[in-house]
Amino acid sequence: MPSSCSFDQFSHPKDARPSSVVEAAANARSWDSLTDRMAVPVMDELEISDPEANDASVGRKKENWEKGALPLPEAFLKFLKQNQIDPSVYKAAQSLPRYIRFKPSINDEISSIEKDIGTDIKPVSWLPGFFYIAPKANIAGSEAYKHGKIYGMDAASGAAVTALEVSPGDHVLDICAAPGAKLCMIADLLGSTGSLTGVDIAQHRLAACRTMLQKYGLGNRCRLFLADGTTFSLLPLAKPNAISHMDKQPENTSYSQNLHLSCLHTNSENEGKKGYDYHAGIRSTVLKEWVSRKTRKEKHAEKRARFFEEKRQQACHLLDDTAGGEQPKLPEIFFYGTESGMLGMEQSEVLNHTAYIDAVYSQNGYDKVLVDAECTHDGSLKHISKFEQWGWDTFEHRFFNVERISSIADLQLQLLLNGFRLLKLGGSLVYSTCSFTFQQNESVVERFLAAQPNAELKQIEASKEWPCRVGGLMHTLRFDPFVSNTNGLFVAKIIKTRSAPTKR
Ligand SMILES: C[S@@+](CC[C@H](N)C(=O)[O-])C[C@H]1O[C@@H](n2cnc3c(N)ncnc32)[C@H](O)[C@@H]1O
Repeated sequence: MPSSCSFDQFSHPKDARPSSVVEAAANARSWDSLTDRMAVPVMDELEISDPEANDASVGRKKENWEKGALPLPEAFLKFLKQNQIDPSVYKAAQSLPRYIRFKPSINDEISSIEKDIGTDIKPVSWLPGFFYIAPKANIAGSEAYKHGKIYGMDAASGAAVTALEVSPGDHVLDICAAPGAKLCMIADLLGSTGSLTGVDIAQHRLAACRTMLQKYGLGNRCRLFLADGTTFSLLPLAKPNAISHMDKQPENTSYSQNLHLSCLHTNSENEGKKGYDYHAGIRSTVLKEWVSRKTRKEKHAEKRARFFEEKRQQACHLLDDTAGGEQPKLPEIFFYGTESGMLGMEQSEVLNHTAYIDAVYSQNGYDKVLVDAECTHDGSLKHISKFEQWGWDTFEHRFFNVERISSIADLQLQLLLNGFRLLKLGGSLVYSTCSFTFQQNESVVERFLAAQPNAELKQIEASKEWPCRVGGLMHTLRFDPFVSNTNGLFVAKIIKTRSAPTKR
């Protein structure tokens, strides 16, 4: 067991399963012991369904495994060593199945899709709605993929979304949404009620997310914001009384906060004042149906509205002595569907819902929040193996520069804290990362719980059937290739309670 991670002190006493991929790897040194320990039938079934598979290919994979086919770069190996992650976990990526989901309406077309992609499609016994296919099956070239009938999505990611227990009618926030696999699954679960708000800080990734929503026809009830998830503050729109609740000015609201609240409204007193022609800015941008191409006039109107909105918010911050320091950048409306509630609203009205008072969110916040946080991606095994072709330099530059690694846990904590702030009382939040490290998972959750007495770790009901390990904190879960036959994923479910729970 890793000493610095000391999983022992946190792990569930009744569960004898090893709680880290480190121990799993140590227990699974040989090919035979690895496949024996798989909780879902993997290699055998997949090799049968894989058109390229035969005894020789199984033998070749065995050989690869034993040889250690993936030459990992020095910096990454150092990182793995520091975090007590056994590098042999990356060899397992070569035999992981591909997981797919279907658009809900087309389950009856499975046999024709099997022909289309040229391989058997089998249901994942522990995760409804998920299927697995041979590791090398090419879905990107298939008609089903081109026509938006199938999505590729790892089963562990599916488990994280399942843990949210999204119900039709929920108002859901996905705070690190791009490129959007989990967002699409949430949209599917919502069906034709509720709302979905996606936030991401990277414009190009959010654009991919928007494309995905449109391709799968899932954007109707969705809105996307280019924004920093650590400061994003917009309430779900479909709460018609959200702003009027603010009029009540929750108890314990300070004088400066009251002033801030007054800034949340379209401020008629300010109309016509020199320099801040709020009204003009607001009126010029009633949101029409979202279209990918905008006219010059529309772009100009949006720019103008953003300018006035920025000024308005700056004015609010000047009044608010609690804001301090650097002001958060304004969220940018990136996409909204016809049923998102935004049509016909003024841009500023949408952005007006910004507040910094916990009581407002507890009352009017989101029912469910997903914080699938930015991380070092070391558990994203298939992705990592691709850097073999793309070049390890890119990998080191993007994910493993010293600055990034040293600040990532703090970023994760801020994302988690803000996600929790936006959650309504009794609502639930799922925190997940695709890192194997203790520092980005259990440690972040521990720091978060220490700062939030009204947060409680919750058991994920469905997980009783899942092939995963318990994490280093009670009720947290870890997916890995050895036990789950998936990529690496840490999942924790947290609920917002009225008062501090007596026991954690
Ligand atoms: C693990 S990925 C999310 C994957 C996504 N949930 C999905 O299922 O496709 C993490 C995302 O967090 C975004 N991110 C990083 N820092 C952020 C921040 N401060 N606020 C919002 N998003 C951020 C990254 O751009 C990246 O798209």
